[in-house]
Amino acid sequence: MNAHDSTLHAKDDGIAPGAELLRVDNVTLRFGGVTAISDISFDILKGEVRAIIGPNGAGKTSMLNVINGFYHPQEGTIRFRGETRTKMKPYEAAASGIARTFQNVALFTGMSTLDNIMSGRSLAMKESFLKQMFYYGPARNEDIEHRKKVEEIIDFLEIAHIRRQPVGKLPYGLQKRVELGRALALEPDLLLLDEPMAGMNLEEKEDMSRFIIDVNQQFGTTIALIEHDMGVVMDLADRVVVLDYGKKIADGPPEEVQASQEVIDAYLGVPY
Ligand SMILES: Nc1ncnc2c1ncn2[C@@H]1O[C@H](COP(=O)(O)OP(=O)(O)OP(=O)(O)O)[C@@H](O)[C@H]1O
Repeated sequence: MNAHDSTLHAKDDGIAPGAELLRVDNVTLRFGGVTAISDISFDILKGEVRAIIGPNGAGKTSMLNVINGFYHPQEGTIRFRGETRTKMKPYEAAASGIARTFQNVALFTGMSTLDNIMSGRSLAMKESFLKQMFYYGPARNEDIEHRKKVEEIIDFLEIAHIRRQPVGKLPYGLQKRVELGRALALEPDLLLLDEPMAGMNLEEKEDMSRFIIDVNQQFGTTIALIEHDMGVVMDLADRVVVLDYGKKIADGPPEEVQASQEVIDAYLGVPY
């Protein structure tokens, strides 16, 4: 499928490419005595690929969890599409166009590829997901419309051959791709990817990189991703924010960040 055939795209929310889509302002998040995130501010611009990097325990996943409403910071605010919020539930974040994937695959392992991706559309549906699954009453017509979108995602991700297979039996790389499909089913404006290439071999990484670039360029979806592979970060990211012990230590284009002595000392070890 090429870009012109696709009906999948981020919502037209009136925000111009390159303008602020999301802003994190002075966010601090504590778990008891542990400060996971300490007074962090950064923005994500419409249409960009923004990487979040840093050593283990730096606060990267916690940051995604704050952005999608899973954690509520003790201090600071999140502004999304110009609206400031201190508290938002994950389903509200999803309904407003923020989708995410997880560090460890979080799919319904007994369900097929098709049903897993369909489940990602449940927020876009008026009728409940369970009714959709069993074709109950008025859900039937709505189901057909949503099925079309899901079929487009399946074509786009080149997973038609595994559409009926239970995802628990699929190789890890394909499970990660199905998980991406489920997030795309929301037609998000902002897609949060937590280590989308973790545990993948080189070929699987190359495939995933290509899909991420295509989602960004064809659908206009803004992407924030956590990634440890610096080669991937250099290839994909427009800008990189670097965390260390919950603090932001660098923020800028990949070339600039990788040359920063503080980043080399804290994370990269040797100049990349
Ligand atoms: N639910 C929680 N309860 C208590 N402490 C937590 C919780 N979640 C995270 N932490 C702590 O917050 C800090 C940041 O963790 P986080 O998982 O955000 O780091 P990370 O950069 O994503 O690490 P990794 O690369 O290993 O995934 C760590 O010290 C971690 O132990």
